[in-house]
Amino acid sequence: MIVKLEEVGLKRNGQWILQHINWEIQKGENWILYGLNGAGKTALLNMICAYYHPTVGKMEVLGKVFGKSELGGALRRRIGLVSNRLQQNLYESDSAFEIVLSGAHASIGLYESPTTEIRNRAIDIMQQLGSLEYADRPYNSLSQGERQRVLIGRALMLNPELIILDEPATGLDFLAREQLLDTISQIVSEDTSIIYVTHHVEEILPVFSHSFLLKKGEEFSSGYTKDILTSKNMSSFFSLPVEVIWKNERPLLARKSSLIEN
Ligand SMILES: Nc1ncnc2c1ncn2[C@@H]1O[C@H](COP(=O)(O)OP(=O)(O)OP(=O)(O)O)[C@@H](O)[C@H]1O
Repeated sequence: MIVKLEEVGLKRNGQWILQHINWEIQKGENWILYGLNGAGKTALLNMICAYYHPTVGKMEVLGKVFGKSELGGALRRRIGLVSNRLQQNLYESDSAFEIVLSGAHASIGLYESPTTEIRNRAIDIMQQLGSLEYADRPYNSLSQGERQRVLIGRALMLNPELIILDEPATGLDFLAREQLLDTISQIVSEDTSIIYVTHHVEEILPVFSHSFLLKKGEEFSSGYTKDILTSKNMSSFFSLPVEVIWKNERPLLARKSSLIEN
């Protein structure tokens, strides 16, 4: 079991941010975490990465039971987190290659000289992600799509059992988004589970067989993406009539025309 949450709730500053969360992720499953702004996605990710502890409920991540085992750093070394929030902590003048390398230490920046083995691993990863051509460029000179590839490369350095992609396509144009999604489908493997966080259904690739819908801090529905991403369920989720159109195994969301007439 990669993630197991049972009736988990999180209270911050006297307010319930998350409540009644039940979620199980099995090894090799790839999940979408979908929710609107303020739904609690970041709070949920922070709990999975052991930055926050649940106020109520039972929680287990990568076999570690919260409250029983020593968590934090050791657990986070097994999770590859790709988040725009992370960018704020990077030395942006470092080269793309150095940033990928720094993933081997699960730290920001490089304090020890990396072994040849680690350097070779970084090169292999960058090649796989198509980012080798800009390996020597400073991170802050890269486009948003290139930066995301570098952050994914960094997250892959420690062979994570769980990869969390927190809104990786934010700020990307259509072409850059699709290129990034192609890259993401390349990193899918049976040995790893991915959680892809988004507020855009258009980003949901067929490899994301499961989806968890979060609404106002509570689980709205979860299960197979095909069962969750239906016009009926999504209309109920938005409290607005919408149509989910499946095209080439990918969903698109459209407002029902009747709404415009109203
Ligand atoms: N430390 C805190 N104290 C009080 N409220 C908080 C705290 N952290 C988050 N919240 C509130 O909890 C709710 C969920 O926030 P969260 O950032 O997890 O949402 P999100 O789904 O990630 O949103 P977005 O898509 O906009 O990033 C928000 O209303 C937020 O203001």
